[in-house]
Amino acid sequence: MPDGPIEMSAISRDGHGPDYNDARDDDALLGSDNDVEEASKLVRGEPGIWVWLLVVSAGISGLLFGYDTAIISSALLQLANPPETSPIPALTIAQQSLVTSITSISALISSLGSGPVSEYGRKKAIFAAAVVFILGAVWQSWAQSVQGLVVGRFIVGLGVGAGSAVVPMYITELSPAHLRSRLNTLNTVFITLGQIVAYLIGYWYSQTPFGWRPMFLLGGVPATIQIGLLFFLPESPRWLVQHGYIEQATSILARVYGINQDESNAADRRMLSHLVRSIEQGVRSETELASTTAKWKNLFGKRSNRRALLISGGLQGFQQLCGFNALMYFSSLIYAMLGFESPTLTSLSVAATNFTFTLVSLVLIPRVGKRRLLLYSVPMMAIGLLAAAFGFHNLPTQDVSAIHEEKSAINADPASSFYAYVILFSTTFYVASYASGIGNVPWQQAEFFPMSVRSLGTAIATACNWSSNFIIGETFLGLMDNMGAVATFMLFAVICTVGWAGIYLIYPDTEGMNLEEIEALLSR
Ligand SMILES: O[C@H]1[C@H](O)[C@@H](O)[C@H](O)[C@@H](O)[C@H]1O
Repeated sequence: MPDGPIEMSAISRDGHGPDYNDARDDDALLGSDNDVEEASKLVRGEPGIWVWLLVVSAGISGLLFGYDTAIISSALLQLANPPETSPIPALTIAQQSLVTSITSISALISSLGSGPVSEYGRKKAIFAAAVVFILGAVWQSWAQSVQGLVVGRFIVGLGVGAGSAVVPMYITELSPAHLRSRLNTLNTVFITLGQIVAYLIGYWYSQTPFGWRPMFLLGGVPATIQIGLLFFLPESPRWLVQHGYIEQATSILARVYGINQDESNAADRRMLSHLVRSIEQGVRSETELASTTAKWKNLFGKRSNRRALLISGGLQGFQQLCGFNALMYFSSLIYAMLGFESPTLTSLSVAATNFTFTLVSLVLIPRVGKRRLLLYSVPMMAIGLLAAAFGFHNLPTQDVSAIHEEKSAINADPASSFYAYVILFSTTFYVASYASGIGNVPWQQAEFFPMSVRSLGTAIATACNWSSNFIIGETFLGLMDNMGAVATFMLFAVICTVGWAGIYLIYPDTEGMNLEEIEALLSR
């Protein structure tokens, strides 16, 4: 629920960034009456639990994204040491990398393909992703060969990529402006929750022979529940307006904004028609961009769209290149190398910190604003990384190649080394700072694109995420081997510094604006 009057000023909160104050003058987008004030008061109505339930249902895709990307680390521990009766021989290091990275590749492919699919309806695209998740879960769990596993991981990645592009777009299009950031953050809460569940289930089945089969299969359960829930989920009102279903769109918007249409007063009705009209205006350009070629041209030809792409794609790339998933995927190896007794539990702490601080950002984002939160949290990430590099530098022995062997690289009584704890605490600090800002803000990308190119823009920005995710997954162990841990963590700190400068220069404050106002802001 809103905590106070919704923020209608576009001045950057830290007073330094780009000043978009005059963007608000473009009230024409809200209709001819020019009564933004009145509409904004009405926006403070109670949308009720309904919107939250919708987001929870859609957010199951986020849960699956988190689960399926994290479960692989527990499954690999078993697949690398199979029982004698296993039809699949022990996976080599190269096969382990392939089974892990193929998911990022197919997520990259399907995030790009999700643009055209979501043009047929956001709900249909979420449904398609859920079906793919189930197929992938069953395929992986029945695999009888390495090739079978690779195909299963490929299929599940298609679901991950499509869900990761479409669900945030659906949430963005459905949410009232003052709740949009929070509801989108909820989706990231689901991703991080899925990662914790994956670690716990992985731990639960770790001693069961062929425990990797139920680990993979369980991913199908939330997807099945989601298919049931999808029957109750409305289509995105913006998509409905775009396809001429004005009445349905109006009644969904009424529910979203907590207006009972039967008992509504004149002000309510006016506010609703303002909303529908503003969406119609945004949508009108869509009919002019019927072909895919026209959309591509518009995306790259129009200044505001190029800016939207630069901001969203850049932020998505930075979210991955800052190295967070190196910890997510390989923290048990890192902590084993440092000599901690239960590396799986210490790496569960990465997932738990990530989840907890994503919850913190749920509270912080509407209060502090996304821009300010990023500007504060990214330097903290750099500090955490530098402190970790300092810890690695001072370890008694530094044979990082031991990371592959999952055993301690430190001389006698390793975990009692003060510097092992410095690394544990500084990486935890880094994860907390990551989760408070950059871990979820990039997923709020759909708000930057006008309706005419939203699905295409969102798809490309999401693809930036998955391609960078692939780069980190593929290169991290090699970097640790070749450059050493100190240089690797310092490199991530440098990337954070560059990312911070980029955010400072181009990331606008959009808190509380409606989507059409954001479009006006980027056109200036
Ligand atoms: O927003 C999510 C979240 O931060 C996850 O924990 C991470 O694994 C994903 O790569 C990221 O996209």
